[in-house]
Amino acid sequence: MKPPTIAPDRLPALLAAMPKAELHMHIEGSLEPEMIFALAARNGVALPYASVDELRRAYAFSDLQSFLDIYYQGASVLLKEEDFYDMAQAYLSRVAAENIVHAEIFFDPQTHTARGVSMETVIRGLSRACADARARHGISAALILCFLRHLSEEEAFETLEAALPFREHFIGVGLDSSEVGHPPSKFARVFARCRELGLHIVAHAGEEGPPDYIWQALDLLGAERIDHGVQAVHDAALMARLAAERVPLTVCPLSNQKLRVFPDLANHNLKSLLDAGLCATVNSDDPAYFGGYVNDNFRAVFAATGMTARHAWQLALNSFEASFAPAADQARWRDQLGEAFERAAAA
Ligand SMILES: Nc1ncnc2[nH]cnc12
Ligand SMILES: [Zn+2]
Repeated sequence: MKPPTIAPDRLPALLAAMPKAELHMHIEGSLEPEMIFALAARNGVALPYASVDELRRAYAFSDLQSFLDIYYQGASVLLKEEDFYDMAQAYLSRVAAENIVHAEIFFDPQTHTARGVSMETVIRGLSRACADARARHGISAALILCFLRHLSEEEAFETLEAALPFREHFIGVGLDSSEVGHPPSKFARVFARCRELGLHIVAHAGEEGPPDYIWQALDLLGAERIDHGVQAVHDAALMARLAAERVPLTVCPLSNQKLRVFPDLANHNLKSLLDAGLCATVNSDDPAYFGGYVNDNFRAVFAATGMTARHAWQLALNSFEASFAPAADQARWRDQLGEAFERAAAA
């Protein structure tokens, strides 16, 4: 199906109104400064910031590591099952109102187990929020457990073991945290075990790291999706493979801007990735830290790069195709997308 013609002045409203899936967001990155302070007070955790404003002013990042240092500090207020529930509930109710129909949510258990929080506390809180969001808002949500790549493969194995009693609560595994110096090859054996267990496989690669890390994620980890992947444009053979195999890239424009992966959004390569036939999608990564949720990402990158309604159509379709959701759900969302475009064309 081809999208109906949309007047350019209708495009911003359509970007917000169209159904879409979010496939790359870290739930700990949805902790707004206000919630960090509220949870710190509730749990008696001391913060090195005097106020919400002072914390927000610290969100000036020069690269991925400068962000991660603050992000892990923010997560230190999460202690009880209720905290994990409240965080995920806040994210899901917010994005349901942004017409996200499906979310695949990353979580970083090692950030919490290292502080003495049990795997059960983390997973039960998040999973209950996902179930409640489906009942309350009609949004489907699933969890993806991420291994921290700055830690060892042995620690990743221990994390997997600790999570297996809760296997039915997560659909896959990913790889995140400090990329450069921690190639996918470091985790080949633990991902082989995850594949044996029937888990879906994704990995951050080519955010700041080289195209070789994307090859490794595909060939050594068996990644079904690449998170970020924007450095692929520097390798023509890799671009050809990603296009031919329709390996999805979960791109995060505002994150890339804030972490200075691109000098500004006008120079972001999302449009080139789409025009080269790649299955790129738009996502928020860590919305509380990078200046916006999914609709903010769509609005900003469209305004800066001059993409059109045809790109919006493709991005929404890609988000469904790239998801791990059942084919029947994807077909329903495609129908809803067609209806949203028809309404925008008639307006
Ligand atoms: N953008 C990102 N890259 C790697 N690890 C992350 N953890 C949270 N956000 C991340
Ligand atoms: Zn990420």
